[in-house]
Amino acid sequence: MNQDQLKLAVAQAALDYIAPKLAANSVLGIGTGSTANFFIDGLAALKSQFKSAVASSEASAKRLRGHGILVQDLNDTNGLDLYIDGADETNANLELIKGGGAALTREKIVAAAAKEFVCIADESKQVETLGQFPLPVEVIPMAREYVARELSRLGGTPIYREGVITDNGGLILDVEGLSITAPCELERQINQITGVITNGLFALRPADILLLGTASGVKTLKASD
Ligand SMILES: O=C[C@H](O)[C@H](O)[C@H](O)COP(=O)(O)O
Repeated sequence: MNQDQLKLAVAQAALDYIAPKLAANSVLGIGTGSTANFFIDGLAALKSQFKSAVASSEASAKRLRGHGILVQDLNDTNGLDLYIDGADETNANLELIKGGGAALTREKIVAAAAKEFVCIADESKQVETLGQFPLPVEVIPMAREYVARELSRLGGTPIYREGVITDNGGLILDVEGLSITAPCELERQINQITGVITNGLFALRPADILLLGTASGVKTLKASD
C-alpha cells in the first residue's frame, strides 16, 4: 500500500469508529491536511447522522461545505463531541507534532474543546522521540525575529516558512534539530515566549486514540499501548 492508500484506510477506520457515537445533536471537530481530507470526503455519507462540524481551517471548512455539511463557529457551540485529525508525528504516548499545514493554532483550540480526540495517521508518522519533523511555531509577525532568537536559545534552528500566512494572520517558524524528550515541558516553555501564538506540540492535550495505518492493517492505539 502506498501512503495515500494508508491515509484512506485510516480515514475509513475513523468513520467506522465514530459512526456508532453519532447523534442528531453531535458537533464534530474536523482537522486539516491530506489525511483529514480523506476523512471529510467519507464523512459526507454520514451527514444526516450528526448536526454540524467545526473546522480547524478555512480550507477544511470549504471542503465540508462542499459536501453539504453544516459548518459552525466554535463560539456557537457548547463544545465538541469528537475531534478527528491527522498529525505530522506521534510517539507512544500519543503526544503529537502538528502544523505541517500551518493550522496548528485552530487545531489546538478545537482539540481543547473536544471530549475525545481521534488521531488518524499512517505509520510513517510514528517515532520514538518527537522532533524529527521540524516543530512549527506560529508567531505574531512583528515578533518573528525575536521569537526565532529565543527558540535558538532552546537548542533548535528556526526556519521562517516564507510566503505562508496562517488563517489567524500569523507566521510560521519551523524549528529543526530538536530532540523532544520532555514534550509537555517544551510545549509550555515555547508558549511562554512573548509573541508566540502557539506551538505544534500536542502533549498537554494529546490524542485519546490513534488509528494508525500500517501495511498489515489499521491498528487502534491508546497512550503507552
Ligand atoms: O497543520 C496541519 C495539520 O497539523 C495536519 O494535521 C498535519 O500536518 C498532517 O497532515 P497530513 O495528513 O497531510 O500529513
